[in-house]
Amino acid sequence: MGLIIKNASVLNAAGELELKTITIEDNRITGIIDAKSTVESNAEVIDAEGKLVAPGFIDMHVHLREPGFEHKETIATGTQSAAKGGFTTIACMPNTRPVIDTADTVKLVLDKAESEGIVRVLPYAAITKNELGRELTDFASLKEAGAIGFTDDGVGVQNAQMMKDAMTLAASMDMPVIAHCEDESLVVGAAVNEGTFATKHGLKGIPNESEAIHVGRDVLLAEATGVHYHVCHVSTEQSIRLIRQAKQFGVKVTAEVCPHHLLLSEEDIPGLDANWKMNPPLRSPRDVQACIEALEDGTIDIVVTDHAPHSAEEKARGMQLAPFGIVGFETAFPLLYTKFVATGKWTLDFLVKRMTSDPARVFGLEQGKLEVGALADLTIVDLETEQAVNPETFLSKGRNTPFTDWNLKGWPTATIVNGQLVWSAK
Ligand SMILES: NC(=O)N[C@@H](CC(=O)O)C(=O)O
Ligand SMILES: [Zn+2]
Ligand SMILES: [Zn+2]
Repeated sequence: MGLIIKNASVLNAAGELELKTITIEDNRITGIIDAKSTVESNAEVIDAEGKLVAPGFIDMHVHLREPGFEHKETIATGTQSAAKGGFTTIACMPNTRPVIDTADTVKLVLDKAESEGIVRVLPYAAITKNELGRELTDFASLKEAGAIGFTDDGVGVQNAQMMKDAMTLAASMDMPVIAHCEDESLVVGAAVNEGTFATKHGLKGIPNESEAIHVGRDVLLAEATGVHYHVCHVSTEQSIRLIRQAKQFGVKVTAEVCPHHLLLSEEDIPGLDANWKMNPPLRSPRDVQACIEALEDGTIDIVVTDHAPHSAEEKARGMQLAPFGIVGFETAFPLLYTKFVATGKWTLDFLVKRMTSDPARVFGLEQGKLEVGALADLTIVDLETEQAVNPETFLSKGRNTPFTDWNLKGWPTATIVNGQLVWSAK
């Protein structure tokens, strides 16, 4: 049968848009030809007139909540939400219940993703059993089962020797260690950034050092062990300084940043509304600027959402008691497109690369390319139509976003995974 995408605006090697016809057979791109040439075929045709066709977006940091927290999200709803956001490959975190810390749980997630998911799901496995920081998991069997890396996301690995052992073992099997950087002794009882908002509301704050101390420790351990070390959700200028220096010294360190840490600071938080509560917290405007510059100069490699759905009831517990986290799939591209590309700060090519070929490069994935022979994972995006963020329309079970009512452009309209249309706006 096959699939043909007509009138596709495609980014070329020079980062400019060109009008093409894309042909797909089975799960591969078979042709990217001049839009004027005619193709004889009985294939299904999608007309992408006026729209961007990009490699499917890749999100290397997401929470699907299954198994164990199905009231927040499931693999079915999470992958639907991802598809609606234009994501075709997502890497899910192991802080589920049970934690993804055994081969059986890795397989369970992969099986569910296969039967109920609509985009590709790559599972991470935990560094320590139950993410308790006490005992390493069985890295070999987790890799064998299909885990793509090790992380205790949700918490930091507090013990340096434990982290060093994890890195030594991961390096020996050519696997990355992905770190949620947080020193627990510095954040007891804290819910928001240590700064203006915390002071105003009499809340205990999360200091920048709680993140950067782990980054500093871990780049030294990465240097000593030779592991590929990837820093989760970077939010502070101090962490960035340490990553930048480590990269200069040839340490195999990579890093990610979330849209909210590029777009919001603690000064934007309207009040004690837990839809503005996430970990790491919204920092100072100075940190936001440092994150933007670090992504621009390559110190930070990729954009991830850290899609972290929670129920309305959980989020209603208030700033101090509600769980940390906001949803991200369905707003990520429109937010960054509207605020950085449409304003002329970044090129479209720059943003697309940070969400496609760069995550693929960092994690050694075959995805992230739009070329003949590549996997047919594609995202079609309307760059013109403005629409307000309405959480009621999310396919995610989570409605916890600080971006409600933001007027944005750059909305995905169709998502193709493995040559199949898995989601479309109509
Ligand atoms: N980012 C968050 O605020 N929350 C994440 C955990 C995490 O990413 O550390 C979650 O699982 O809810
Ligand atoms: Zn985290
Ligand atoms: Zn996370």
